[in-house]
This record gives sequence, structure tokens and C-alpha cells, in this order.
Amino acid sequence: MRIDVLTIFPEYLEPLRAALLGKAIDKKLISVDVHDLRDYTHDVHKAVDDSPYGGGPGMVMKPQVWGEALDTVCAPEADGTLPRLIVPTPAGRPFTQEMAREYATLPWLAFACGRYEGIDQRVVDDSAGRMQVDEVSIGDYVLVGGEVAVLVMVEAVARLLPGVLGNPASAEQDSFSDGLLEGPSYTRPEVWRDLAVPSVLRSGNHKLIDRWRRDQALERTFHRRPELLDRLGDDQLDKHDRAL
Ligand SMILES: NCc1ccc(-c2ccccc2)nc1
Repeated sequence: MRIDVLTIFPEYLEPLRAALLGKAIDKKLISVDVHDLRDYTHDVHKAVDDSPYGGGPGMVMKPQVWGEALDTVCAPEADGTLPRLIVPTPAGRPFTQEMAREYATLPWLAFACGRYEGIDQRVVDDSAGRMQVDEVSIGDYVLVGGEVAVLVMVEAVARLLPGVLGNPASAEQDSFSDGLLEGPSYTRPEVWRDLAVPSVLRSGNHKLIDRWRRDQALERTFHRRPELLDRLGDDQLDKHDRAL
């Protein structure tokens, strides 16, 4: 997978080169190129923003700079391949594990990191004429820019790529893979600060353990994210689940 990131703060993306993702880059499972948006300015101040039409607080990122940057970075490859352009924004469609799984099937992702009050909308509208553009939110809060959201999405996607995780099983069994939150996890010691590991987990009875874990996941989901239960298909809850 090819990943390009356009930003005015390239250093914000350095964490992508550490640890697990760094190894995935070394193994050439992914390539990550970070591009400084200011390289596409032509004035002495390297201006990337301007006042908003219609007034209001803050500044908006200039379309010309973004247009030149995207024309260069997202130019079609020799075989015509174009990237999925992902624009992090509080106004975007919520990022989900399902979207991460979709993105993990794509050959090329390009991320446009906005700052200030965001990017002139015409940049999205113009790009949408050439490639699929997804405006995506990673949560209902406002950051200072899109870079942190890119770190979140790249990690969520890259961990799904074959060879990135040491133990692929955990990618399948992680939260949301069955539509529920994961329940609690425990490791040694058996008792820590007078707190014991639930005895069922030490019983060796894997049918019982699986049942207990499912019950814990259902209970946690019911209390923390009840709306996830509404999304479950009828076939996904057995009569024991419904009795809880
Ligand atoms: N949904 C998280 C998120 C994503 C992006 C931004 C953001 C803030 C300022 C400028 C550009 C993007 N804020 C929150």
C-alpha cells in the first residue's frame, strides 16, 4: 500500500516511522511519503491560508496551494491508478472499523491534513472530479488539524494488512469484529493488590470461558455503547445473549 500525506507540519507524521509501522515500511508492506504543503506556495511568506468569505473567525486554507499539491502528489500512476483521497474533518463521515477494512483493500491512500478552519471546499469538489474523496471524522471533537486523525487512521488500516501484525489472529478478534466491545483482559499474577483474576479464566473450560467473555462483551457494550447492539443482525444474538 502506498500512503501519501500532505501537511504543513510534516514532523507530526514522524510517529508513522516508529515501531510496528516502521517495520511494515522496512518490509515494504507500506510506503509512506509525507509532503510539505508549503513546497507548493510561491510567495515569500509561503502563505497557505486566507480570510474566510462571508466573515467569521479563523482562516481557511487556500485552494490554489492545495490544487497544485494534489495535482503533483495524486497524479495518476503509469497504469492510471489514483488514490482514495481522505480528508480528516470534524464534519466528516464517522471513521469505523468497516471503513478501515475497506481502506486496507486499496492500493493507495492520500491524506489531506487541514489546519485552521479547514480547507476551501472547492479543493474537495475539484478533486472529486478525478478520484473518490472521503471527508472523515475520527470523533466528535475538534482538533487543531487533521494530522493526528491521519495517525489514527493509518494505524487502524495498516494493522489489517497481511504481515504487519505479528499475530494476525488478533486483527480478526479485535473490538468491533463481532460488533461488540471487547471485554476485560487479564494476565499474571493471579492476584494483584488483592484483586484476583476471574476464576472462570483459570478453569480450562474453554466453552465456559468463551461464554463468559461473550457475556462480558455484551454487558460492556450494553452499558457503554448500547447503540452498537441495535446494529447487530438478528442472527448475531443467540437466546442466551437475549436472556442477559
Ligand atoms: N474528527 C476529528 C477531527 C479531524 C480533523 C479536525 C480538524 C481541525 C481543524 C482543522 C482541520 C481539521 N478536527 C477534528
